Amino acid sequence: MSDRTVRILRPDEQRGAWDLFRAALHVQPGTDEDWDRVSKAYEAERSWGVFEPDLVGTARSFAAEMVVPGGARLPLAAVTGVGVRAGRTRRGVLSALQAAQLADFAERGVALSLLYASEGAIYGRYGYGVATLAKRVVVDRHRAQLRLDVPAGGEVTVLGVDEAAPKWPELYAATATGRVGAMTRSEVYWPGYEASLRRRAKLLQTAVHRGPDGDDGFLTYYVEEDANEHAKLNVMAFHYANPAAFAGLWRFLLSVDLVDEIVLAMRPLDEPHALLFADPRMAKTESTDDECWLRLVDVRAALAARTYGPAEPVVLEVFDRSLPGNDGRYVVGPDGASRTDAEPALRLSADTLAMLYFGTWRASALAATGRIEVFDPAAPEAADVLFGTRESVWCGTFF
Ligand SMILES: CC(=O)SCCNC(=O)CCNC(=O)[C@H](O)C(C)(C)COP(=O)(O)OP(=O)(O)OC[C@H]1O[C@@H](n2cnc3c(N)ncnc32)[C@H](O)[C@@H]1OP(=O)(O)O
Repeated sequence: MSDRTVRILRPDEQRGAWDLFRAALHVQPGTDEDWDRVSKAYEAERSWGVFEPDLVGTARSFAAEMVVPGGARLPLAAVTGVGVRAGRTRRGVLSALQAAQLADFAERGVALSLLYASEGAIYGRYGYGVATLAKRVVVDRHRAQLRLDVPAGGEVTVLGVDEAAPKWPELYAATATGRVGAMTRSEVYWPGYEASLRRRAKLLQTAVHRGPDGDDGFLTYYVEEDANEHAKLNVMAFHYANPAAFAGLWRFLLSVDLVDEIVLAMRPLDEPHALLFADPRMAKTESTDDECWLRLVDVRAALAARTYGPAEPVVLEVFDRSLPGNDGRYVVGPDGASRTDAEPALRLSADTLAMLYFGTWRASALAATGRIEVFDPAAPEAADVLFGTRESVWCGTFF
């Protein structure tokens, strides 16, 4: 389209972009009070608009770091606020935004980008793949009994949102950033997070767990009743630095009065809720869904930064339609990863590489379903071991 312009939004255009995004999600325009908080997340030079000549589409990102297998932290762009005005969809507006945003990330030296997708069919074409999964867990509070050998845990103190919100950044940094897949949350993240929780809950509470070395876990929650007076306690955040804090916070959850059911959304697949209860069926996994969509913006840097399991090295041939600078061959082995000219054993696209990167999907499963082309029949099994991780990779930061 000839009269289309894709550019960074001016500060006075950002609120309109926010409203456009909300309208794309069928949500009414935000209040001035919400915008006061959310506007802090609109970082200069990271919010894009498509104009025809009025604003028809938008996307933004903010900077963070992400822990990759082995513990290194890579620069990450967290992509959010993607929306195209109704009536102007399916004309390439998102594709134009993606092209501009990805080129900008590459120029900034960002290694990874990450998003939560509203629908599963949108982002694969731009090199994003489902890289982490999460489960929804529901516990019947009246019937669930902790096993006698579950750790006792420490003291739990409950704070209201005004008192708790200023403490969240420190609590998060102390309890949540060690896990593979975790991302840092800078000061631009918190105001929007707070605004979204305040919007959702009438009474938002934060329970802080204190162990022998100080605060080592916290969760935020609210309780809502349905039309049948069935009360659900919804856990919005749940982070802990050790098993005693995990157990202590669960003891607290079970002790909250006037609650029928405890619901935890988006939890790590290997989090052992069922093992806490005398009857493990008390913790029901209601669903497993994609959590984060990852994109390796700089394939060489991303592959080189993580560690690998003990197996024969494998040569991958990567093709990347959106960032062709990533095209090429990479040898991946227990000693690291680098570019190579050697013959490839496996050939895969950028989105499939993103699915493989955290070990959430096995190379042999990706090959069996046609996502990886196999030249060496021994390579998928070797890649299973190389990319496998000890624990389920989980991000836990919704944006
Ligand atoms: C990270 C986040 O913020 S997630 C939130 C994303 N936003 C939303 O879901 C809000 C509602 N939806 C929208 O605003 C828009 O429909 C968007 C952003 C999803 C897509 O924008 P569009 O401008 O319509 O996308 P565009 O025209 O560039 O489409 C590019 C391709 O993706 C396909 N596509 C786009 N959206 C979808 C979809 N929802 N489902 C399936 N395919 C899709 C198009 O068909 C097209 O395919 P092609 O290249 O084979 O022709």
